[in-house]
Amino acid sequence: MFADSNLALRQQALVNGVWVSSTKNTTASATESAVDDSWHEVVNPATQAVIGRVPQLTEAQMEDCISAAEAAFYQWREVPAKQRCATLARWHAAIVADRERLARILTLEQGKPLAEALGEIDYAASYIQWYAQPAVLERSAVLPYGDTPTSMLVVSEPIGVCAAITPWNFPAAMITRKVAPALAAGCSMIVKPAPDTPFTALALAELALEAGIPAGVLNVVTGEAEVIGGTLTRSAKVRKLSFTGSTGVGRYLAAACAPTLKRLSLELGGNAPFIVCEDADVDAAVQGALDSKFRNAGQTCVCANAFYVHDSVYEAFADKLVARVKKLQLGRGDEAEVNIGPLINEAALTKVEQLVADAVAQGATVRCGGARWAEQAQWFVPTVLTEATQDMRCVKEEIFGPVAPLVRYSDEAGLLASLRQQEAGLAAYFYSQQLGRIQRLSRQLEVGMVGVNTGLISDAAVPFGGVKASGMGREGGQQGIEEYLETKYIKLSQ
Ligand SMILES: NC(=O)c1ccc[n+]([C@@H]2O[C@H](COP(=O)([O-])OP(=O)(O)OC[C@H]3O[C@@H](n4cnc5c(N)ncnc54)[C@H](O)[C@@H]3O)[C@@H](O)[C@H]2O)c1
Ligand SMILES: N[C@@H](CC=O)C(=O)O
Repeated sequence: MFADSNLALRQQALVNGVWVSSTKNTTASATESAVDDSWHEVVNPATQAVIGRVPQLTEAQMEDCISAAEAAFYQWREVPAKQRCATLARWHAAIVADRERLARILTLEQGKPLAEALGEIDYAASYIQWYAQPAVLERSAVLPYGDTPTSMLVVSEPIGVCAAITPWNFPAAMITRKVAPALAAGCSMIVKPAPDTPFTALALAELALEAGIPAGVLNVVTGEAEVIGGTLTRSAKVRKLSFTGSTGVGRYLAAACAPTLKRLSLELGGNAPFIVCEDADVDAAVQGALDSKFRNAGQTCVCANAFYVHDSVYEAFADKLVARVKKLQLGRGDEAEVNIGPLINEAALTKVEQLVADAVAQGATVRCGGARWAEQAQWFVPTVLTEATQDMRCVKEEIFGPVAPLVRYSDEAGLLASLRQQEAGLAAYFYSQQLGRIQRLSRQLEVGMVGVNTGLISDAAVPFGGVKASGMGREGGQQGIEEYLETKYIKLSQ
């Protein structure tokens, strides 16, 4: 176990290579005011203790940041790609060398078990490693269609100043999978981390500076969402917004970006079905269910949301899952052997509680869990609900908590038709041993990512993203760099 005071937290924003506080209350009359709203306090979700504070930047500071990022962009784009990639490689090495400290900061502010936090830091670093490969940038072409002596060139160029707005559930990886391709492409970036988890972002930025990423190329800004989001979305200098978060905020930001016609990547909410087919290896499916559902206490966008279990294997799957879920250990993320940390805040806990109450009122059976943990404030006991139906809120909505509703099905075509009615389309999982069924389901599920006989799908080398209300654009893989590039055609004639 570690004490909160062991970790020195960077408590300023990074603007143009300089660590800054807010200029909000710098006038005499403002400093006399009892409430200092120039800071935002961050709490440890495991203890509710304040662990530090970050500045609430003003609109004027944001305007300065955008101008600095624009100036930095025009210099960074001229740095040869190989050199940009070498700088990213140094940042990657610095993160790997400092992974323990970064993971401890992450657990401190986010709550997930330390082993998962270490896994996230490695995962976050892997995006930087992936985009540090110059080959990922290869795009340009000379087309053979012009009359001699003309040449038709198609080149890729960086978009310009980019903004990233990110959530609290993966405070490191959601940032690096935007920043790494942007910087590799030659863009500059302004990151607004979630107010609950700014310290991981600031620690990553500190290492970026040390690795030689020039001033203004990577900026991390903290403050009120409306102030930061408002200046970023209104500014014509910001050419792209990459957002990860809820579908509601994604819709709002997309509308806010419309007047300046920014390029958008939207990684939004999910509601992943996990289907256990009649020919599934049930033990493997139970393991996949645990991996997919209970990681980060269920607070993962690609988490299995509801389980659809064929009638013929329903009881076997339910019994085995309940037996395994009862063994999950609750506790602080920094305690050994802990599998389930706290939920991020009281609102998240209340929502999960309401979803379970709704399911029970509609006839679901609580096979384990079903309530807050009696021992600690912000935990929900891992829960399995049997006889869940598609009318229940916990099946229709993204739960974002450690609750597994099990819906019984017998008609595959009917199930697929009902899943097509879902708004979300991020990920789906199924377990089957039959090639025909595997091909059919893989094609027919309307999602961006499918896990077949696995509950874990993420990797820096593959395109991550959803369809329908789960957003647009892809992060990771060869596709992830496209989000930060524009195509230009040049005709050369003598
Ligand atoms: N598709 C993906 O890749 C992916 C990954 C992680 C999380 N998510 C989704 O994120 C959600 C959980 O994250 P959350 O609760 O932090 O989401 P959220 O939408 O409330 O917040 C995300 C970010 O947006 C900011 N924000 C909120 N209102 C804003 C505004 N008006 N202007 C500018 N910024 C604003 C927040 O401060 C935060 O930084 C879930 O729905 C989850 O599925 C999706
Ligand atoms: N955990 C996700 C991100 C969304 O929460 C991932 O696997 O990248």
